[in-house]
Amino acid sequence: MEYIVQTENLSKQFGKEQAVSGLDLKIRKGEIYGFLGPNGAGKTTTIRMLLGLMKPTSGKIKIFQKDVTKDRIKILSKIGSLVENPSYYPHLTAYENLEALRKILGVPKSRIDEVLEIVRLTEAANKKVKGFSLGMKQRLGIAASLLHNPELLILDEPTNGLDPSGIIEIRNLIKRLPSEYGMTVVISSHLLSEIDQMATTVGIVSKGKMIFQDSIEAMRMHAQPKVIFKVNNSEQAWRSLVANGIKAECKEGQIVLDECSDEKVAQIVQILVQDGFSVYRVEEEKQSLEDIFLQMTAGVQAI
Ligand SMILES: Nc1ncnc2c1ncn2[C@@H]1O[C@H](COP(=O)(O)OP(=O)(O)OP(=O)(O)O)[C@@H](O)[C@H]1O
Repeated sequence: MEYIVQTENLSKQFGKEQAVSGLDLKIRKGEIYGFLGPNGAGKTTTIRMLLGLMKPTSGKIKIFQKDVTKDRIKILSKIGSLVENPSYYPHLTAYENLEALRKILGVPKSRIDEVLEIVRLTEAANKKVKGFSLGMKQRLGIAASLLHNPELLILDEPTNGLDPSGIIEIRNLIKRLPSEYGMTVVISSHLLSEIDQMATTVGIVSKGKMIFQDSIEAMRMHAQPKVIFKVNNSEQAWRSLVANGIKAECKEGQIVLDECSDEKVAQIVQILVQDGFSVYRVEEEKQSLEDIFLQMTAGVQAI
């Protein structure tokens, strides 16, 4: 399998603190890789190491199948990135800001119109950046990172601070990049809900360690459905089940079981009816992806 980004045992220590610990990132071409983890998990530190902005304490990084310590300049010339809030000249227009950067990069002038079109800022091209919304500023930042037509785009929390419509704008933009421009995108976030509709693969880090790395579908498979029993007199009904050796919880007037086969459901209903309770409903409740993410990062155990 060819990986665009591959790290081996990547680690970073700050004094006594292990910010990144033995990370094996595997990112394939054309993917939208959601790099997820709570605040302080080590995402920014990892991204900084990928971009050569920080030296790893140990471990290897290969990007485009090449060792970053050997081909640094060549590798970086094919990466676009947005780390932290981009800075602009507020009194200049979007076009003028991009023009200033274009001159440094030495790319053709036509590229400015192309990137403005990609991020849907063509109509705002001649407006001063100081009047831009946060979402527009983020899109301009992405436009700037696309100027040199990179093969790999790395975005560190690009939706941070955006309102829901700003998040949707960024999501729609990122979703188009692999299919329309053949790019591979790495996007970090501390909220799964922000990226679950665009990432094809997720890597979840917690306390510097990778605890899950696979497709979103594979992550959904970890969802354990709960079975909920709605009965009369739930507290007493729950005691009756516990007395019969059934492990269950009584929450908000309902009896909740984490794992429950059909046979067990039948057994529980039988016990409840025998003991004189009325069973109104038996429902299955699927865990949301966000619940799974929170569960994974709370436990900090690899699965
Ligand atoms: N330059 C530094 N010096 C010392 N400690 C640092 C430095 N940079 C990061 N850390 C520490 O390393 C840990 C990981 O931080 P990092 O910023 O990589 O996490 P993160 O997942 O990106 O979180 P956030 O979403 O809050 O940025 C944190 O405990 C942080 O305090």
